[in-house]
Parts: sequence; structure tokens; C-alpha cells
Amino acid sequence: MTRSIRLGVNIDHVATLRNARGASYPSPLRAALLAQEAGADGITAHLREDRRHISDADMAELKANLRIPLNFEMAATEEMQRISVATKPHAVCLVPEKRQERTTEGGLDVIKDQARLTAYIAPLRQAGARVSMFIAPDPRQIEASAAIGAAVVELHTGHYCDLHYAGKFAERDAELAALRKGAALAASLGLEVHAGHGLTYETVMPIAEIPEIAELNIGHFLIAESVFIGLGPAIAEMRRLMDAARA
Ligand SMILES: CC(=O)[C@@H](O)[C@H](O)COP(=O)(O)O
Ligand SMILES: NCC(=O)COP(=O)(O)O
Repeated sequence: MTRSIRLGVNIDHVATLRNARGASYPSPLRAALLAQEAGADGITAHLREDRRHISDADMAELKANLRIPLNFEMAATEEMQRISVATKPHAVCLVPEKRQERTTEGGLDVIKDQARLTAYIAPLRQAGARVSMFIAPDPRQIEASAAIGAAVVELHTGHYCDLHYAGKFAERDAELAALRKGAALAASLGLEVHAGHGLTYETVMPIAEIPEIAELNIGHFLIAESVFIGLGPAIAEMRRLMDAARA
């Protein structure tokens, strides 16, 4: 079946749980293989510079054992460029990182870093990766992403989700409108459009309804929900909601 919207499952927080005890379990690879069986269209993993969850060995294991695409999220540093060129993932998503943040706070500033990023992504593209910019739905950042030769933009849905859970519904709807406009602009510039961060059963449908969005990357909520119902059923329910939004 050809799906109109793909689901990438982010397994970072399986590693968070493992690392909380310095144990060898739970295994991110095992979660990724289970997600693959449950119908995930891809696996996303973020190798943070501080290695707070996913490790270098996890990335290598994921690449060696998955048959679905691996999306390698990383900061635009020399170290990460070296690792991703050696790993050869299907996709690389460049994200901003701050050492003290609890999670990825905002989008990448492509405008400010345009010249450096143009050169930075060249070897990634040469190694066969589809390069994506993780950005806020700001038209100038979308235009800059197209200008540097990115193939994809991933629109950051974290702010929209935070506003939803804060009960700030008018502001949430304004952010949703910005995401809709951003997706349309990105597609008109020839970019493939992805979205993700913080999405849950409650927040996913209005995002999945946006017709230009080809892929959602969802992790933290799915791993949390799997504590209660298992990873396969959690993915199946997310998939059902995404498909229902497109029906
Ligand atoms: C960039 C992004 O959205 C994902 O990497 C996700 O946030 C999981 O990683 P963290 O929770 O470490 O930010
Ligand atoms: N790029 C977003 C992602 O991979 C998943 O983010 P989250 O669902 O873990 O917040």
C-alpha cells in the first residue's frame, strides 16, 4: 500500500531509559526492529554531542540491521559530519543543540549560518543522504533552506504542542496556521516537507491533515505510551490517527 504520509519512529528515549541506569537494556535496536515490524516507515535517532541517549554504537547497529530508512539527527559539527559520512544513513536532519536544554528548543538558524551550511551539507549529500533542516515554520528559514540545497525541511511542531497542553488554544491555532503556510511555501520551493517534535495522539491529526507534509517523526510520546500498551500498539494507534486525518 502506498501511504500518503510516512511515520518515522524516533527511538532516542529507549536509550534514555537504558542510560538512566548505565545498563545494557532496553535496546534501541530492538525497539527499532519492533517499530519496523509494527509498520514504521523509517527510524529516527539523534546522536547528541553529549551522548545523553543514543550512542555511536547504536547508530552503527541501527544502520547495519534495519531494512527501512534511517534518519540521522545531529548538530552541524565536524564530528557529526565525520560520523554520518561513515554511517551512510538514508537521511540526515540537522538540528540545533544547546548543552543545557532538556530537549530541542527551537529550529536551526539557517539564515545566519547559510554559507557554512552550504559547504557543510556537500559531503553528506555526496555520501547519499537526503539532507533536512529542522526549522521553525518561518518563511525566511524555509527560503534559506531551499537556497543552501537542502532536499527536505522538517518543521518543528514543539511550540504548537506546548501551546496545546498549556491550554493556549488561540495561540496554538496561530502556530498551526504558520505550520500550514510554511508547509505550502516549502513545497512550492521544491522541498519535501516533514514535521515533528512533541506530537501525541491529541495533537497529531491537525498536523497530519496538512497535505504537503510527507513524513512525521514521532518519538517521546510513543516510547512513553509503550510503557502502558506496548510499542507495536502505540505505533498502530498513531498510524491510525494519521491515516484518519488524511482520509
Ligand atoms: C530534534 C528532535 O526533535 C529529536 O531529536 C527529539 O527531540 C529527541 O531528542 P531530544 O529529546 O534529545 O531533544
Ligand atoms: N524530529 C522530531 C523527532 O524525531 C521526534 O521528536 P519527539 O516526538 O521525540 O519529541
